[in-house]
Amino acid sequence: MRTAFGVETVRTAERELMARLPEGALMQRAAAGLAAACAELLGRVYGKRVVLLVGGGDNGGDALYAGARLARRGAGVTAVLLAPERAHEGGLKALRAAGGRVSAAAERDIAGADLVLDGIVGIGGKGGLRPAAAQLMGAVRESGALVVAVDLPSGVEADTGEVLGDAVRADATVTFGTYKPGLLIDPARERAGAVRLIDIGLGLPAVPELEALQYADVAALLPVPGASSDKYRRGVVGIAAGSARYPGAAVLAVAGALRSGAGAVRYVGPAADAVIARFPEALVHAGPPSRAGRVQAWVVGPGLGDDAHGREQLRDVLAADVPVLVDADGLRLADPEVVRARTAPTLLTPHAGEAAALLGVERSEVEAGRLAAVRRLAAEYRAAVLLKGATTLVAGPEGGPVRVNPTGTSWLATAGSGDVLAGLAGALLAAGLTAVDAGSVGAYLHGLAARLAAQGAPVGAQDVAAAIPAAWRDVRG
Ligand SMILES: NC(=O)C1=CN([C@@H]2O[C@H](COP(=O)(O)OP(=O)(O)OC[C@H]3O[C@@H](n4cnc5c(N)ncnc54)[C@H](O)[C@@H]3O)[C@@H](O)[C@H]2O)[C@H](O)CC1
Ligand SMILES: [K+]
Repeated sequence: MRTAFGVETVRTAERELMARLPEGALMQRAAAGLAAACAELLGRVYGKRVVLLVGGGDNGGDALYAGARLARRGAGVTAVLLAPERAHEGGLKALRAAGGRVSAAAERDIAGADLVLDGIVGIGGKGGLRPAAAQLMGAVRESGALVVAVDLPSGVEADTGEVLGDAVRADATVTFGTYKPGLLIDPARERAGAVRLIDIGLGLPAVPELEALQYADVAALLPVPGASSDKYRRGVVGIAAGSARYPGAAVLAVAGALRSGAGAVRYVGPAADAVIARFPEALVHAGPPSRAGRVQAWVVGPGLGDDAHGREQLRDVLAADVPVLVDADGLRLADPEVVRARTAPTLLTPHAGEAAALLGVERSEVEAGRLAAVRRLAAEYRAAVLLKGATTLVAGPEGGPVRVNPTGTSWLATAGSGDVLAGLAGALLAAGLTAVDAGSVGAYLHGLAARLAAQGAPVGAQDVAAAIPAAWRDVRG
């Protein structure tokens, strides 16, 4: 499990640690780890040309001290000072003493670099790159040098993962003490490249602000497929979805559930013929969800439409004393009071537009503050909330760490993929996972399935559903 903390928490932890250490010791720890990581990425250090992009704060200080260490190992190190009057004095002195120099011609020095170290800004950065740095990015890209970001790629928002202008695109990021949210949330995440964490002895709170599931966490949470012949042990999930206008959403939600190892899927709704035609093993029922037979979780909403029948199905499902996943039209039609009053777990799975409607704000406000939005929704609805997007977030009703899905891919934007995710996460709810685990494991498998199905080619929602077993095998090994 990768965990992350925001800038405020990191600064507090740094202050407490620095108070107990000799002046500058913490920066030396960071610089030592940074230099070692650069040496490893370079392979051979002797004779290599390293260019440091140095900003006006301690991020630049890290880069200068790491550059001094690389110079002592025989690299040719040149510092480009983006804020000459504020460059870290101790770092500059150390670099010169080690044989490094300050550049007089930035573009020329960058053009010949084997490695460019981005020490422009770290957690003190605000807004995108400023002109002095932005105009060097062309030379950096053309140089073909390995780009290593110090702590964070400069120009990204550390706490939200936004990129508000131009930002460094790094091959690797060496971050200190803890991951920051911007290293786990797109679009900033994809600017960071491969992230290495250097331990500098930072004391952090026990409960992280963010968590990103890794393979091992997902494998530990997945029910063992086929472990029991009893369908109820593997989880029977009910799907109340589809309408005369949108039968396809029901088929896709059933597909997501069946491919996720559900012991059985009960379908209720007007798309029974379409569902049976595709999945003869689905148990279809006419009549209300409450009379469809025993289920251990419900999925309600995909393609529900907003006629009286849909509203009736939603009301019936929300009254069930089992975990319920509410998606799509179900989110639009659900009465907040009814959701809040439920005692069994509820998992809402909005995209940004649906979340904005539920919060009564503009979609742009949700997009600009996704972490805050998903936390607010979870608190207001007393439900787990999965906020879909470039990086899907899952918040629990009682606060606590927000799960960040590391496997998201742009292919998930294809129509119908949300219906598949609803069925997939619903089957995990029925298998006994908590609402937050069902949402975050569901998002993980869904993203993995999309990657496996796509492999660079265009992919449809049905291909994603069909690739869920492959994703499952990939995780369980
Ligand atoms: N404190 C320590 O002992 C350690 C710190 N580490 C490194 O320090 C940085 C944080 O350093 P800080 O000086 O607080 O801020 P930055 O270097 O990130 O920013 C410096 C300065 O830059 C200006 N600025 C803000 N936004 C921009 C921008 N978009 N472009 C250019 N300049 C900008 C603003 O004035 C900032 O104050 C941390 O990331 C670590 O790299 C080590 O982690 C360990 C020890
Ligand atoms: K940086």
